[in-house]
Amino acid sequence: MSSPRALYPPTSPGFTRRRQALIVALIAVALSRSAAPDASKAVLDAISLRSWREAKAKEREERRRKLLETPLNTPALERKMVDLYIPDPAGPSRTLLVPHRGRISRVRITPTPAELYAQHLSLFPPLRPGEKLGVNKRFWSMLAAVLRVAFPSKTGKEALLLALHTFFLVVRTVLSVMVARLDGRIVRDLVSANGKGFIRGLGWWFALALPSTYTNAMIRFLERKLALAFRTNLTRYIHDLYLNDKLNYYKFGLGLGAVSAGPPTGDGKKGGAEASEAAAGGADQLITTDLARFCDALAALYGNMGKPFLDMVIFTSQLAAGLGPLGTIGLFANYGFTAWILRKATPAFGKMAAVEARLEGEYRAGLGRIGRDGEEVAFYNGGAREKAILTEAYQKLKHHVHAVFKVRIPYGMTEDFVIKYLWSAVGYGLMSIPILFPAQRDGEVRTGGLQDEVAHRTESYVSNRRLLLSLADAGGRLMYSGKDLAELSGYTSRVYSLLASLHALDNGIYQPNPRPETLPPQQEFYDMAGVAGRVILGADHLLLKGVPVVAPAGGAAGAERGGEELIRILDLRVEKGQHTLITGPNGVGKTSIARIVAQLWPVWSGLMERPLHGEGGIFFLPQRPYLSIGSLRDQVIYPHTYAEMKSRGRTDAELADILEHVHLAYLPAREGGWETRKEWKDVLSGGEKQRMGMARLFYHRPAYAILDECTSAVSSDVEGLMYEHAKSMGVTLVTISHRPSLLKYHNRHLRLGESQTAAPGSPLASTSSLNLNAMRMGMGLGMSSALSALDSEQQLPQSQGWQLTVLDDKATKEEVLELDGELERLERVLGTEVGEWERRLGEINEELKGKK
Ligand SMILES: Nc1ncnc2c1ncn2[C@@H]1O[C@H](COP(=O)(O)OP(=O)(O)OP(=O)(O)O)[C@@H](O)[C@H]1O
Repeated sequence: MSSPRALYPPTSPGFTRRRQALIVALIAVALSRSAAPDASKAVLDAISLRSWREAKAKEREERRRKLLETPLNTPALERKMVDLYIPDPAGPSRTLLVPHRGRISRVRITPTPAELYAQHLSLFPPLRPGEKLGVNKRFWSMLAAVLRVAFPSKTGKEALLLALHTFFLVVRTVLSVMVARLDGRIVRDLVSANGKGFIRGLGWWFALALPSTYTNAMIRFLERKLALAFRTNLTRYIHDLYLNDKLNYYKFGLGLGAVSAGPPTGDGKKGGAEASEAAAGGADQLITTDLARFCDALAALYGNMGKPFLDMVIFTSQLAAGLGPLGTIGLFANYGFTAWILRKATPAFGKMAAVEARLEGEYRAGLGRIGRDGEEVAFYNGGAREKAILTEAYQKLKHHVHAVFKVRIPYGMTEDFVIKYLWSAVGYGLMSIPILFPAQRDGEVRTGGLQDEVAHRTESYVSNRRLLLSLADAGGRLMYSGKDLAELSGYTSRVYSLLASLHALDNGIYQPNPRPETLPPQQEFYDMAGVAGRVILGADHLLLKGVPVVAPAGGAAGAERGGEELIRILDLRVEKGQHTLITGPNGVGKTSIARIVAQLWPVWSGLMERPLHGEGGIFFLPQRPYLSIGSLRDQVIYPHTYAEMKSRGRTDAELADILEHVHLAYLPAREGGWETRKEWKDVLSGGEKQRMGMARLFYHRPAYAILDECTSAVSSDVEGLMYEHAKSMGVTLVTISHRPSLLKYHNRHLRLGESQTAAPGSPLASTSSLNLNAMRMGMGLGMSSALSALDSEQQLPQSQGWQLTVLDDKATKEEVLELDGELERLERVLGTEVGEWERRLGEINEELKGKK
């Protein structure tokens, strides 16, 4: 046992003088630090104290004003924020401009190299369906994989933080032992009425308090810093993988990245979450809350496990010297017994944490939806309905959390009983051994009287008691960390599933699914693992050759079922100047073609060739206009930044000219200039938003543009002007629309839903539409008579559900236009009145039958 005398260094006069000198030096340093440089300057400049105070007050006021300024209402910041980031001309790095406390901080971001993702791919095999998760072998391998990202280098910043953290943990344990020993000395001096020793002991007590409190504060600080460092590393890694040019964010949203199909096999009992549980939920919840929780739990776990473990080792070794071999054996028997009981009593905390995270995500998604679509909900007066949906999500979460609390009652009781009471009882028993059986002690020979003996027993008792209490505390924390570990396993499985999904999406890896038995033999099974089409980017035309239009099905159930075929095979080639209008009934697959061309959906078979994105290439304008966060200028140039715009030599004057062409020239003046930042989706009207989309098209000057119903809310005259302007710029239009009036800006017409093979009961299978479609085909083939079209119905080639017509002369176009309008009217009439006529016919037949 280390001698407690070591705590009492000799107090010679020289030592006291040195100490005084040290204190004076410390005070001098503190005073010099507290005096601001401005103060000394003020004194030096011989300015009066009053004016110095006034200057200080002004400075404080200025600082306060700056702190109150937020990035959105400070003109100076708005001007600076025109550049969201500045690309590095020499490499892929960017310098982000981040508003922080009234200033702009520059943060250099280097993208995660593609080689690193390639190296990590094998670390993240996807979760298998129904895979059991908990504190098991799989958990350790998942944690190791995630740690490769969170803790990328053994010599990096995280390693330094960890080393410092470990250092302070050791210091705390050493200080705890010193405090326990000092405690015994103080009580001993008190019992033996040694006033001087008692006062000295108190002095040391305070001397130890200072480093102890500093150590505790540093441990907490370093733990949080470590958690933040983990989170930063993981967040950057995930951002780079989630938002890359493979469109993983879109595919993940579709549910394609979720854990593969397969019925859940879990019994819901102890043993951990299931793979499906770990994979459920939106990316926002996974990347924000779940990731933060994982990092906090991971950083805390090191302290929560490492420190008590160290404590237990050191305290046990300290105690073992005082308790003798029998006591030490008893101590270890106690540990073993405790671990066994708590193992039996621990519920599936990992699964509970994963389920809670999923339910939190669902609740959060509900709130997000209302925030996003508030106007639509308000128009429908759907508040009550949304409230019911939200309340249900919250109730589910509440019930789960409540159930977790309930499960924790017996566990908490067992834990408390074992750690607080059982351990204390064992401690008393062990402490009594050296006192009741002095022969077991370490051979120390006591030469003093009875009082000295009592004093020493008291010292030994108090020291050992404190060590045992600390030991119980360490044991308790170690046991708690067992629960923390279980919870960490839940968070780990969620973060891992996100990373594994993103890696799989990034590399197009999907687990093959068996063909469903219920699928008719003639029907294709579209499994994501069976995507085999070829894609060539960079062509100067647009080509779809033998490509099926299939909507991929997301989620585990969707993967099992396979994608939904919308068009069996599509052949379409668009060369420069071949403006193509795509029409067809709702839901037939018009937008789906655009999705395939934009590579949002896979090319299951066949060949797709298209130009690259951007200037001189291809540009997509989606059905729903999207307005980004940023300035008015950012809306026109999206997704470019101002820096990119300038680097291409584009100017605000050019943007003003573009706005002129979409009839939005008034916007900069109305909104207060190009730099104005607003929530644009709420500021602009439906038509204005769509015109802004066309402005983007004019800004990006592509060779091909796929326009998906992007002018449906724009008046026909302005729409026409915009189409003409696009064509005059040399843009080849591929327009998806229901408006026959747009035909005049195109020279080819692709009609979808011209199918005789539509499944019974599908929206394409009404008799009236079959005949009308045949009439349309007739027109497309240049036949002027609808009747001859009806006659030719039988001779049509085996339809794939589409028909491409070349409208090469003006007369044909006008004829088609006219007949199209008429057919639309007929369709309307047939749609609304045929049912009524059929009903009346039935009635007449019934009446006639009755009369016969
Ligand atoms: N992510 C998806 N997963 C599965 N099915 C989808 C998905 N997106 C769309 N679909 C389905 O694919 C079909 C075609 O959709 P698409 O958006 O291409 O229709 P559309 O012809 O453009 O219709 P509209 O004229 O109404 O815009 C629809 O039945 C739709 O429900």
